[in-house]
Amino acid sequence: MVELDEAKRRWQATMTTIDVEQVALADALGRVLRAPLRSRWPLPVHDHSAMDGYAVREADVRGATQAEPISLAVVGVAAPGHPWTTALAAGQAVRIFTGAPIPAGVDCVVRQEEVGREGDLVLVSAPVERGNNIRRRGEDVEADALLVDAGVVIDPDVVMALASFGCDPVSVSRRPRVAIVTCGDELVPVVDAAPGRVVDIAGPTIAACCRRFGAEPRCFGPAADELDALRRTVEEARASAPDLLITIGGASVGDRDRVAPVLDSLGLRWEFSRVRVKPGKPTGFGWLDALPVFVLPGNPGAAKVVFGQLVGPALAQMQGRRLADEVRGAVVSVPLARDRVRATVLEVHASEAAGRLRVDAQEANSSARIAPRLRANASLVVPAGDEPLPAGSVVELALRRPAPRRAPPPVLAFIGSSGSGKTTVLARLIAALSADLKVGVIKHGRHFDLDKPGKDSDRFRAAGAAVVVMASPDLTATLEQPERPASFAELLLRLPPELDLDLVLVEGFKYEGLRSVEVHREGRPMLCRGRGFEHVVAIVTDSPRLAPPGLPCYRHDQLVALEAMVRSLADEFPSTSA
Ligand SMILES: Nc1nc2c(c(=O)[nH]1)N[C@H]1C(S)=C(S)[C@@H](COP(=O)(O)OP(=O)(O)OC[C@H]3O[C@@H](n4cnc5c(N)ncnc54)[C@H](O)[C@@H]3O)O[C@H]1N2
Ligand code: MOO
Repeated sequence: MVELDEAKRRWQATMTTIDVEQVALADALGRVLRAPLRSRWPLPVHDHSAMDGYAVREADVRGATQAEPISLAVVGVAAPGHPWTTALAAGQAVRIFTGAPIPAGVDCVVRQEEVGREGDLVLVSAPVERGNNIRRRGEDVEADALLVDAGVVIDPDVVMALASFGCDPVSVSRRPRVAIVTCGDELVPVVDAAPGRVVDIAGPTIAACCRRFGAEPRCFGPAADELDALRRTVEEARASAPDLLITIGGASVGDRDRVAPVLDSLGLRWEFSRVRVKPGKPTGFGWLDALPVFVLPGNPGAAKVVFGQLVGPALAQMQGRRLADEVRGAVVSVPLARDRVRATVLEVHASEAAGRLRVDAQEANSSARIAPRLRANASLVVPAGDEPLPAGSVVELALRRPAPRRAPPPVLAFIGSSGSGKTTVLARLIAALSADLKVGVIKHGRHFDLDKPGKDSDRFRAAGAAVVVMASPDLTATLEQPERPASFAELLLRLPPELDLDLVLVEGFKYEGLRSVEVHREGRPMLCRGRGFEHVVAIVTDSPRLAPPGLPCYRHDQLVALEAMVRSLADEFPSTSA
């Protein structure tokens, strides 16, 4: 039995690259490019105009003004494919269209909207910068530059580059032919599906996986669990001249699991015959002469997992294809059950907030079931371990379907001049709300000290660290020295989305236009009476008679009413006003 990584290394070391074929550019989408694309000439190949207008000489129009426009004689027309070949003399202009080569003597183009035209004269009423609206030779692509590497899967952008340099036909990897042999006399084809029948699910599933990796699958079987019959099916599959043979089922230890004996009798040289992974233990790989063979378990979920971990990457390597890095980092928010001895491929639910992925829940890890795989949107490999993978772990996630977005928490600011009682009101509110809500706070300050001078973290910060993260068992803090003051929107992103806050309360930031409660005390200015404070939705004051009519009004000690108001605002306004 080998570890998953070792299994990968074994086929990687021996798998060869398939031959190259030529396909029409029109059919090249999705194929693997085999020759790197180098530019055969610069792009643009000559200086050309970026606009419809007039090609002029900067020196001629330097003194132009609205009051005294300069008139130039229009001596010709330059269009794409139809250049104007006479050099421009002083006092002349050429009518020019987007994409036309720049005539000799011209050093700028002025857009037609910016000039007047009177017969054969063009009137320029402002100076034009040299180089204006001219695309320079080679500014897009230099000559003989490497544009696309071999091994890239051709997408529409690559088609655009191939077309630019006349690459048709294109050198691509031949599609690997894959022969798939399903085993088990209980299996019926999909068309004969009925309750109680065991349908060949894994065959079509693995065929679909092969297609996704650019291969051409062909299914053989189902073969009976009997040595001679199975050998005949394997030989029939082999006779179809595949580049890869896959068997599904009959790979375990049961009396009817006949794949290994049949492959042995045909002379298979095994690289491995068991992998320490869950699901997928009865997985093997070897060679029948020059034909690589993967032996997959019969449970469809297990076969699919093994395909994702081993067979798909092998098909990619066979085609010389660079596998794009499709895994993404994510934080685990619940402990994930795993196997004690085998690395486990888990099916999970991931969600996204503020661009960060979180694993929220785990599906059953049963290789014989299909529903968990439909419900999950991502999978990940966890190493074997005695304990569940703890919450807070960072993992690499392979996302199969889009992760749903979690809504950002509602934001409510408390504004007011100093001495208004703002901090006291907020602290009392937080205490009341935190009984059942997760409250985050963002506080504005002109200057503040979190760390005592001379303490370790202060010394690291003073030494120039861009950020210092401090952690003790009951408190973590991030001290950042931003290159520019962080915007309020950036500060919101500092609140870890994993916390799933119910509400964000803000002290200050009165000019951000946030939904705000003003806290006011007699004798100080009342902000909400002035202009630019229309976002104030309630006021806490000891002089209600001063408050604008209609604005909900509370006294500093009316905490219960205030709390109810904040809760209703939180429900009413699901996000920031930004
Ligand atoms: N005593 C032990 N039993 C089993 C072991 C073990 O180590 N000791 N391993 C288990 C594991 S893990 C797996 S996975 C399965 C795989 O076994 P096989 O590869 O031999 O698969 P089969 O026995 O042929 O079939 C298993 C199961 O899957 C159904 N099946 C088979 N082919 C298909 C198909 N093409 N489409 C849909 N379903 C298919 C088959 O009817 C069985 O129900 O073995 C465990 N047992
Ligand atoms: O390894 Mo099996 O594939 O868990 O069911």
